[in-house]
Amino acid sequence: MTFRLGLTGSIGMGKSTTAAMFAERGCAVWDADAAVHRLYSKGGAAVEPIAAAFPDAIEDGAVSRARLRRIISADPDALSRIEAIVHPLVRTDRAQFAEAHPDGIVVFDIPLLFETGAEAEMDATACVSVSRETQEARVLDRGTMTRAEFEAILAKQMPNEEKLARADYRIDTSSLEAAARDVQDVLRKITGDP
Ligand SMILES: CC(C)(COP(=O)(O)OP(=O)(O)OC[C@H]1O[C@@H](n2cnc3c(N)ncnc32)[C@H](O)[C@@H]1O)[C@@H](O)C(=O)NCCC(=O)NCCS
Ligand SMILES: Nc1ncnc2c1ncn2[C@@H]1O[C@H](COP(=O)(O)OP(=O)(O)OP(=O)(O)O)[C@@H](O)[C@H]1O
Repeated sequence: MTFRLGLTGSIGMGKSTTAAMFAERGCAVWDADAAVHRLYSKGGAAVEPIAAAFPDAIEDGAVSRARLRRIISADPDALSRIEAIVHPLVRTDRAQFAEAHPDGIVVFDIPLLFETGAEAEMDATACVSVSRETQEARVLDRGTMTRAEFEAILAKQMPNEEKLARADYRIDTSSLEAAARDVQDVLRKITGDP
């Protein structure tokens, strides 16, 4: 038997950290952002189509995320055009992973789970959540994005309250202990263990 759990949450809310907790507890985990990294790397399936649409985005035969961020900041339509190229490739990658993992609880870490309709492929969904202040501090502390870039990504995402309302489970990521407790709770509910 397989159970597909879609894991989502807004930027910097703790998806990757929470996904690692599911992996530690024996779940197979597929990560949409990691799939995009593979697609953007040298020889990856997104390099050619991105190069055709945005020649400036290519550096050393790979898609440069720093360059893409700059392109997106300068051109309001760019992200939608990138998505139109990348999302079908990501879907294929996800389908291949699902086929290769026909048993157990499989977690799909997908930032745009509800926005892209990937939710329909899941047996249940979980959303990570923390306060807006903590979210912003965590993202800016990483030092990879400016506040403007953070705001632009945030504006593209479904508001967190809406995601939480749609999700079957909520995972509090205000601390590692709180998240671990919620992860355990979700697994108990899925397996039906007391
Ligand atoms: C915008 C890009 C260049 C930023 O790259 P960078 O390495 O700085 O950040 P990273 O990829 O880790 O993304 C950080 C977070 O931004 C959010 N995010 C990324 N892409 C999108 C998007 N298209 N819409 C809304 N939020 C997004 C997610 O929460 C993600 O976890 C990159 O995310 C990208 O190319 N996105 C387009 C592809 C896409 O839609 N990816 C989302 C997963 S399918
Ligand atoms: N439960 C938690 N307790 C304390 N800190 C956390 C927790 N979860 C995540 N963090 C911290 O918050 C930051 C963002 O976490 P993470 O990378 O897991 O988020 P994400 O949702 O995957 O981010 P993105 O959407 O940008 O890919 C990291 O610095 C991480 O250490």
